[in-house]
Amino acid sequence: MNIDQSKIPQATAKRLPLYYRFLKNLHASGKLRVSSAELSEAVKVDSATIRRDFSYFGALGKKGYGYNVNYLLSFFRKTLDQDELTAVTLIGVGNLGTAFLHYNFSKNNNTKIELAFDVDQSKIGTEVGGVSVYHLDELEERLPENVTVAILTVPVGSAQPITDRLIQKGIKGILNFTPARINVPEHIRVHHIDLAVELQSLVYFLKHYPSE
Ligand SMILES: NC(=O)c1ccc[n+]([C@@H]2O[C@H](COP(=O)([O-])OP(=O)(O)OC[C@H]3O[C@@H](n4cnc5c(N)ncnc54)[C@H](O)[C@@H]3O)[C@@H](O)[C@H]2O)c1
Repeated sequence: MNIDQSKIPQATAKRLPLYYRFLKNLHASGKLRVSSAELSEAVKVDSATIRRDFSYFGALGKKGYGYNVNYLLSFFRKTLDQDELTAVTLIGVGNLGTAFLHYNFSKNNNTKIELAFDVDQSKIGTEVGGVSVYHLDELEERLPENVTVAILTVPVGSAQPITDRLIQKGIKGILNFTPARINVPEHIRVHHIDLAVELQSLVYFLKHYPSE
């Protein structure tokens, strides 16, 4: 089935990796089908939302049968480009950056941090989690063309100038962990992850919706 991916709402698209990870585990354990209730329990998304999400890509669950795991998996693989490796760079090998380099996301899907940049001389020329660290001055020269995504874990003040340079070099997506609200042209995608806001929001929900 051919699906126009631009028709999939962004909120749905954001949940796809979550579904994908769970379905891969199901597949590995030999399960052929799954109900929206089972999925809901596992990924903590309500089953009505799951049914709506899945209907966008033509997966219509059958009553008493559920969803075909293989069909869903092949769809997710195509949609999330899991067969292609997405090369990532990380800027700022400090506390947070070092943790990401050690984690490197290859266990979950086909994204990999290929190289990292910093300005601290004690880190330049080292490898962290198997990833080489270069000086930021060498960004233009070192960043390969196939690297399309950057993770920003630098101090807040450096975020915008580094972003501008990354975009000049052809980066298309930025995962921004700094508190800076960076400005980018329309064709660049920024996902901003503010852990303090996430924590505050969790505390807010616990206070105001304690029974949910
Ligand atoms: N540590 C956390 O738990 C945490 C949580 C949420 C957000 N953040 C945000 O993430 C960012 C990084 O935090 P951290 O705790 O890892 O800080 P850190 O000080 O440990 O690391 C920052 C790293 O960036 C490098 N750096 C400084 N200027 C640079 C530049 N111009 N180019 C390249 N590298 C440069 C430093 O040498 C250092 O290695 C900060 O903006 C912080 O607000 C951190």
